[in-house]
Amino acid sequence: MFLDKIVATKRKEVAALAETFSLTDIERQIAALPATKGFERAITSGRNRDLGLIAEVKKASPSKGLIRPDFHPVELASTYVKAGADCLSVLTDTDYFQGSNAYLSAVREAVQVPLLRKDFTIDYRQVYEARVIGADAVLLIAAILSAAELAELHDLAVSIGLDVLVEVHNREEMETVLSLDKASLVGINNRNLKTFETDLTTTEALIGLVPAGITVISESAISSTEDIAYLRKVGAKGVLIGEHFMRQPDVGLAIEQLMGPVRVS
Ligand SMILES: O=C(O)c1ccccc1NCC(=O)[C@H](O)[C@H](O)COP(=O)(O)O
Repeated sequence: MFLDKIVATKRKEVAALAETFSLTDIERQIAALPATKGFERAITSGRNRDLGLIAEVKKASPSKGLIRPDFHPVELASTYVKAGADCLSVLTDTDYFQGSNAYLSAVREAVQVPLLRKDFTIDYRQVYEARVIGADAVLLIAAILSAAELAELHDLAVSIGLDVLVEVHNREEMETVLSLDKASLVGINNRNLKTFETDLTTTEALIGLVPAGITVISESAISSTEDIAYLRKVGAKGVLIGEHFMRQPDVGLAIEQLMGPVRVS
């Protein structure tokens, strides 16, 4: 299964990271960093639109291969922000998404909105690394973590100032996440990461399980104004969109066409 292959790669990456990782050094580096920029707060602020937007910087994917050959992450990120993206998601996985930690750090230098490090986090060292490379939030995917690992990594992330987007795809994962009573930001992924199949009704099927007070983001396979209207109607507070924008020549225009104009204050 493909997800197992990705996790196996992450285990190798973590082993390599462990060779040079020093908790003392990394804590010193983090102490010198500016505070993180509230990721969840930015999505729920309604500053730009009534539905929050996390726009993804994504060159390639396991399901689609190369999506954007002409890929300039900083330029894309700046255009996203000008068009009213509340937050950005930056793929840092190299092997499967052609992403990079360096892309995230470069984007950090260029824009002020909060950044999600989009990767497959399985180890505490990756959480520290996310903070040091410039992320404001990390993704924790319920499909690849035990409940105990989810809880431990969530606590660690929060303790070093990171917000956490906890991602689920089915009822079982949602129930595990809710039983931990830690997540305030839950992403419902419309893509089954094991089969790559996408279905927007996944959001509708799971959102009813979520208690009030938890922000729900709908992720993946969102590409039309009808999709946006549907996800707004079923109660999503935000959307995470990558491929649709990456396939458009002008990603700023693509945001306006899909999400509508930004709020005039
Ligand atoms: O995008 C994939 O093919 C993929 C395959 C396996 C695991 C994760 C994958 N994508 C990560 C994501 O969740 C998406 O990048 C994100 O939700 C945006 O989705 P989209 O708008 O469909 O690019």
